[in-house]
Amino acid sequence: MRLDYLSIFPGYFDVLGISLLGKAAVNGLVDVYAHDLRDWTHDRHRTVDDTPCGGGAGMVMKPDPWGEAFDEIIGTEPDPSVHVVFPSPSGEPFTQSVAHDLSSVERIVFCCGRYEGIDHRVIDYARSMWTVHEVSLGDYVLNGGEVAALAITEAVVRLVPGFMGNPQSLAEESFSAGQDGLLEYPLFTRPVSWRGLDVPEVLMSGHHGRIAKWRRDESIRLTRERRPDLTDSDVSARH
Ligand SMILES: Nc1cc(-c2ccc3ccn(Cc4ccc(CN5CCCCC5)cc4)c3c2)n[nH]1
Repeated sequence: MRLDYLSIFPGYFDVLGISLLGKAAVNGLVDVYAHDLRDWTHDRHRTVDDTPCGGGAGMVMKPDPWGEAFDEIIGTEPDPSVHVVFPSPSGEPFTQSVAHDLSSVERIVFCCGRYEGIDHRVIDYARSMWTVHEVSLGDYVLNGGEVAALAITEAVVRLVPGFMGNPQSLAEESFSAGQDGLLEYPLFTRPVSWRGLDVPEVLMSGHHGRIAKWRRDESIRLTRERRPDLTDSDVSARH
């Protein structure tokens, strides 16, 4: 898998050389390339923004540098196998399902906007050439797309076959099919007693059936309390 990042702050992506992702890069599972959008400007100030047509606060990113960067980094021929991700507050929700879809893609280009956003023609052009995902991380506003791109990267790369040491842990995660879309149950490890707080006895019983029931009951309780939106009617009936 090849990952490209286009940003005026490419340094954000130095962190991808660390930890698990660094290992994946070493194993050749993932190749990571960060690019400074200003490398495709031609004026002395390396300008990437301008005032919004129609007025309004803030600045908008000019389309020209993006187009020239696309030409050099991706190419000038349409290729639907290239997935281009635009993090955006007005994007579709980024979910585990989208992460799964992206984890089998060979090439992803992250376009990280700043200011108030990117000239919309950049996204329209990208849609005419590649497979585009305009995605939101959640209902809050970041200052740019970089942090979102890092979060999306981590959610996607950890699903790439051969990346995670223990694929079983992926199967039991929240938001994945394995848990029926319920939240994860509480986790415990040794010591059994810690500052007057004990591990639930059932987990020390060695009785796997009871442990499985306790965990499911806890997942259902937590989901009902914290995420009623995840418990649609037949799910709650089933539990
Ligand atoms: N899930 C999530 C993703 C992002 C995200 C992603 C990418 C960019 C690029 C720039 N910003 C900053 C920004 C964008 C929009 C506004 C508001 N908006 C501006 C235009 C007129 C109406 C109001 C404020 C600041 C970004 C923010 N935030 N949260």
